[in-house]
This record gives sequence, structure tokens and C-alpha cells, in this order.
Amino acid sequence: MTPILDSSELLRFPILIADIGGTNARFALLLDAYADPKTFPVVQTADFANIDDAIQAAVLDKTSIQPKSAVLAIAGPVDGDEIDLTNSPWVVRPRVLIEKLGFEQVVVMNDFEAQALAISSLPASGQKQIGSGTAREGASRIVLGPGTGLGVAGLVRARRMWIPVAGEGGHVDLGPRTPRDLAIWPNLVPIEGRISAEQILCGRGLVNLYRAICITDERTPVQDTPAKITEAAADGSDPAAYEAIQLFATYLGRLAGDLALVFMARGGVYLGGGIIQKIIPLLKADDLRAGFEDKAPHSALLRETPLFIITEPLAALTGLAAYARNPRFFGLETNGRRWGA
Ligand SMILES: Nc1ncnc2c1ncn2[C@@H]1O[C@H](COP(=O)(O)OP(=O)(O)OP(=O)(O)O)[C@@H](O)[C@H]1O
Repeated sequence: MTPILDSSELLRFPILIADIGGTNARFALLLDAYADPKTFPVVQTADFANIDDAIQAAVLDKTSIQPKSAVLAIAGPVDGDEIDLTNSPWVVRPRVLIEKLGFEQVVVMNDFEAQALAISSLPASGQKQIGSGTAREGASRIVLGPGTGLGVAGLVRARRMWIPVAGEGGHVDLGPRTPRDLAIWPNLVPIEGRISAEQILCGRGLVNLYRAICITDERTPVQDTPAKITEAAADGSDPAAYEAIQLFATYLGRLAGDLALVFMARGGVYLGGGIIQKIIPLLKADDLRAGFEDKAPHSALLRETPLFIITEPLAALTGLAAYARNPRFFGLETNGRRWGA
């Protein structure tokens, strides 16, 4: 029986770090506390039957280095010894990773906890500010990111540590605000009768929004994937696709503003995830920012709050690397989420 380790124990190098989403799996190796992470090509989760095969093929077969520890960020709640991914058939079994792949220690966290770790120390080159506002030192931060799903996490500073707070914030309600929204809303596909943020603000949600716009305008939908919607919006061939991208940004701004209010995130609000990076060239930053600030009676508070797009494509890996090097700088609760040989 492999014991669950105490969370204050340092991790042994070399350390494999991994960001496992519903669509993409990203891996890197940390040789010691000082070297930059050695990254490996991004792989698709659908190309491998399970995470063990993916780690073997994408990392272990490509290097002679045998990692001693693994720090894995996965898109799903971390609970027990068999951890399911929300949008993929993979199941992470830390004890199997230890027995089969030779790890001595495995830590598993939620992928948005990793994003939260990343925004503690994102370099200026990895982010782009949208609109006004200056980050207050030591104030709370928020990260939200549309990808296969919609992830949300807070980052709170206390007792000289950064504490990530991951929840299920992607599933809050998203309501209509303008006459155009009121026309579109009845045509969105709901989940059990309601429009949660993730019904719009993720890959499948973008398709839902596009189709709803087409129904509202009595047009035949042409695009059937998020990437095709972005492409058609960019080349100007489909006005519904263009509007879908613009409204996606406005709604993302609104949700970001709501979450900023919840966390009083004067330290900054960060937009991550795979989709935002792909639609940056099409975004009207003013619309995004207007949705963010439209929070009466607290618009003034939001005007002072900085909003950033994360442009670093491997942000979660930088967060995992920061944690793996210095776990004690972060108040990450690892009880029940850390396994040892
Ligand atoms: N050009 C594009 N425009 C808009 N969406 C896109 C584009 N290309 C891919 N996507 C969508 O991005 C989503 C994948 O996002 P991401 O790269 O963040 O994956 P992920 O990390 O596996 O997701 P998650 O962490 O949410 O499970 C998919 O829904 C995909 O259809």
C-alpha cells in the first residue's frame, strides 16, 4: 500500500509537470530548482487510451531522464485514488503511475489551481493588459479560461503565501443584459433548463452561441466547430460567426467582472484557456472591457481593476514549475492529493 505523504515535504527532482485538459496534454521536465522547464510537444488526449501511455510515449520514450516526481494538473475534481477527467475518458491512478512508470511521488491538482499558481508570477511578456487599472500588491487575483470547458480559480495572498482557490465557477448562471441578448437567449441550448456560463463560454458553448444567433436571425448555420467559427469570423464570410466571437468576448468580460466582485480582485483578473489566444486578433478590446466594467453600483471599482489576457500558451506549466520548485511559497492543500512510493 503506497502511503499518502505530508504536504510540506519537498518534491524530489527531476520532476515531470503536466497540464492535462479535455483536449490537449502538455508536458515538461524540471531537472532541478534552477533550470528552465524542458517542454515536450503538446499531444491530444484523444490519441492515447490513458494517461500512462501518453506519459510513456510523449515523455519517457523521448528522454533518458527518469523523473522521480510528477505534478499533474487535470481538468476535473481531484478526489480519491481514481481521478476522472471531466471532458475525457482518461482516469488518473497515481498508484499505478508509481508502480508502472517508476515515480516516487505524485501530486495531482485541478488544472485551474495550476492556472492560479501561474498568475502569481506571470512575466509581463506572457500577458496583455486590456484597458485601465493597476494591480494592488498582495490583493486577490482571479483567473478564468474558456477551453474544452470553462475553468475558474481565485488566488489569495495570506500568511506570506499564495493560496489557490479552485471551485466550479464556470457553472454559475449567465443572464441576458441587452435587447439583443434577450432575443438570442431563448435560442441557446440550456442545461437542465438554465444557461450556465459554460453553455456559452467554452468551445462547445461558442458553437451553441453561433447557432442561437443563426436561429434568431433566421439564417442556416454553416459552421460546426469552434475553429471554423473563428476562421469564418476572421475572413468575413459569415456575419453570425463574427457576432458570435464579439458576444463571446462581451460575455466573458461580464463574467470576469462578476468574479472580480466576488473576490475583490484588485490584484488583477486574468483570462486564460486555449480559445482566448486564438481569438485575440478578432477581439474588440473595448467591448470586452465594457462588459467587465458594467457593474453598477461598482463600476468605479472595476475601472480601477486591471484585466489581462494570458498570452503565454503554457501558462499552467509555468505555475506548476513555480510550485514544484518552492511548494512552501504556496498554500496548496495536498492532503489526499499526494502519493508516495
Ligand atoms: N481557432 C479556434 N477558435 C476557437 N476555439 C478553438 C479554436 N481551436 C480550438 N478551439 C477549441 O478550444 C478548445 C480547447 O481548448 P484548450 O486548448 O484550452 O484545451 P484544453 O486545455 O484541453 O481544455 P480544458 O482545460 O478546458 O479541458 C476546444 O473546444 C476546441 O474546439
